[in-house]
Amino acid sequence: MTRIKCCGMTRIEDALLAAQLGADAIGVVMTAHSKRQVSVAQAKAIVEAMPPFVTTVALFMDDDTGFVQEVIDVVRPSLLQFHGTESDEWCRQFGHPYLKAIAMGEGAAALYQLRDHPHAAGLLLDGHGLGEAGGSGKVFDWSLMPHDVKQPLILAGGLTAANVAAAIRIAQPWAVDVASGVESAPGIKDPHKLRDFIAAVRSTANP
Ligand SMILES: O=C(O)c1ccccc1NCC(=O)[C@H](O)[C@H](O)COP(=O)(O)O
Repeated sequence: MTRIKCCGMTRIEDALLAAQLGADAIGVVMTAHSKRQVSVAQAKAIVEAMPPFVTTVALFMDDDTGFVQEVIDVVRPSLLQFHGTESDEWCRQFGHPYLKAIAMGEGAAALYQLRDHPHAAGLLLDGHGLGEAGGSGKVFDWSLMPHDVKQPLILAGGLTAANVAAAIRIAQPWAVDVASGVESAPGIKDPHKLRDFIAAVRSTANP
């Protein structure tokens, strides 16, 4: 079964709908590099509104140590997700489980980064280029998804209800992650697109 993370939540009602429709995780983007940035107070309200068994993820991109620690202390997310040039050692300093995003914009040449984060709980392969923000809607070549990496791999980048079944069949990821593909505007989720996306994932077999 492929897990589903819906990212870039800015409204409690969108995050609750995603959870009700069967999303396994929701993400709140904390970094100022994003059109979907939420305040610490907004993120806390979204995280606290989530029902049991929904994983909450707080996203950063080359942010200050103090800010990451403040989010851990106040928002209390289940997981962190780092989207910038953060090293394995830097990500580990918080003693909190995290995902590391791998920028796949350069294609096969980007795969070297997979070896650099042995302590990440999972690796999120995203379609954007190195140094670019996520939530870009950019797709990468799904056939590049490796099958010899120990950590769970999360597929992201330009996924929609129309292409996610093909993406799962080709990449066979542990989970898929979507932001812009289920939105009507940055940070505003479209209920129909959310429903169609989650239904498309659930109806696709993934061994
Ligand atoms: O979503 C953002 O605005 C964002 C900004 C900076 C760093 C990461 C960001 N999002 C990361 C995500 O997890 C997205 O869900 C992922 O990049 C997929 O986005 P999309 O291609 O729009 O589905």
